[in-house]
Amino acid sequence: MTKILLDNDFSQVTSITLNQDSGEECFEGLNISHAYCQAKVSLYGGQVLSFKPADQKDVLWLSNNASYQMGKAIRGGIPLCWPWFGPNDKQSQYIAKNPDTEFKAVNHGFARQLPWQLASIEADENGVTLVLVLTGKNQHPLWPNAYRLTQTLFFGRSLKQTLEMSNLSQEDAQYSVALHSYFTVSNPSNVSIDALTGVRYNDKLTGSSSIQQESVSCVGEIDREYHCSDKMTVIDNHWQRRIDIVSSNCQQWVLWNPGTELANTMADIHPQGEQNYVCLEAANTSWQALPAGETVIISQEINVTQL
Ligand SMILES: O=P(O)(O)OC[C@H]1O[C@H](O)[C@H](O)[C@@H](O)[C@@H]1O
Repeated sequence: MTKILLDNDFSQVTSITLNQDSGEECFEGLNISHAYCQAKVSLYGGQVLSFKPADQKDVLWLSNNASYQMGKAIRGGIPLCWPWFGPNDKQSQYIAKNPDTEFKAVNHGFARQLPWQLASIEADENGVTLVLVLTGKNQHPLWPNAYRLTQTLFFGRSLKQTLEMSNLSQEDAQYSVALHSYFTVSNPSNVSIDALTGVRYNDKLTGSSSIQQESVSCVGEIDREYHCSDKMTVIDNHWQRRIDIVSSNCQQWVLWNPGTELANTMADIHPQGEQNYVCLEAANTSWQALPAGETVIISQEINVTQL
């Protein structure tokens, strides 16, 4: 069922059901249409699923086999990894102190697996701005603090994404985070990301740390945290387009693709789907302070141009 939420001279925003025919739980989404772009957002996860500037292919990859189920993350778009990135390394310590508790720290935290609220929609000649909010407390034994996340999404010629993380509790907290963008590419073998050359990285597959000597290859399985916050440019030499990504208040870029062997074991990646994206994630991969009563903001802006 669709419902028009905004219809003015510049834009139309409709509420849609994301996975009507799947037989799974139905999730509410938003369809955004503006002279400069088309976009789609899932309220579950507060997740951008699609951003297609006028006359461009979609900037974001979304799996045809993505799962739309509570307790699972949607594969593709820009999942928000929060309040931790990756597996939570505080879990074993917690269990050692509390041997009777049974829980699992889901990979990449809980924000991508909860329904967000739409707080506002505005549109003008430059684009559409959505504000999405997620609040909670005692959400997880490893992150009991009361919190509010405010995500502001601007869809225009570019996509601007801002995440405000507020600790509403009396206790200091720590967070890690990633804006886990799946960028659509013609094939990882056609991609170059020269800004990573010369940057120190941790290779999560080997556990080693090194400096990127030559131009990085995105072919095959790759999972690295690059320690830099410079502007990134993903060049697709076949599609002749560049994706520029500028982040703020993020100390790393994470580069990930599972490669074919691993992707074939992942039910929510359609066959050969891993051949059509690279993830380049604006992130803070190690614990950062989020003091009681304070708000920390990170952001990224994504721009696409034809070469
Ligand atoms: O499967 P997910 O939980 O969505 O994680 C997908 C990937 O996300 C990041 O890029 C991590 O660096 C990878 O280690 C992880 O495999």
